[in-house]
Amino acid sequence: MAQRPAHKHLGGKWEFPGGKIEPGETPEAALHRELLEELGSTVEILRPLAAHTHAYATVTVQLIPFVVRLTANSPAPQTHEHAALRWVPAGELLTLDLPEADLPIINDYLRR
Ligand SMILES: Nc1nc2c([nH]c(=O)n2[C@@H]2O[C@H](COP(=O)(O)OP(=O)(O)OP(=O)(O)O)[C@@H](O)[C@H]2O)c(=O)[nH]1
Repeated sequence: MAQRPAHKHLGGKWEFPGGKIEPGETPEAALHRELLEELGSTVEILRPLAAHTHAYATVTVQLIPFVVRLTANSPAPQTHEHAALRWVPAGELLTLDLPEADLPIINDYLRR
């Protein structure tokens, strides 16, 4: 999990690394690009989870989540853009200060 910088929307909350899809990009390609930019890491996509849309007061987001694992030769994740990074056991995810949009995704993941 990755902690958003304090000055940003949802500052200080613990999010899934990722980011916005660019025009013409697939969700999978956007994920690979964002994880390289944000963490310096390469991953293998294992499976998608259901997408969820959430309306915050100022912005509405659609999150398109994937379960991934680091490739065997990936550099360990580094904080290129976040305040901090943590590996969190699945059973502890809901104890973090999370963006509201992430709750259904974590609940889907924990059900499987
Ligand atoms: N990456 C990521 N974004 C999330 C999560 N949950 C959530 O609500 N979001 C929201 O989805 C959007 C993701 O876009 P982003 O990561 O490219 O945007 P950002 O605000 O960090 O940066 P930017 O707009 O300055 O480029 C943000 O509005 C972010 O607050 C999450 O778990 N991971």
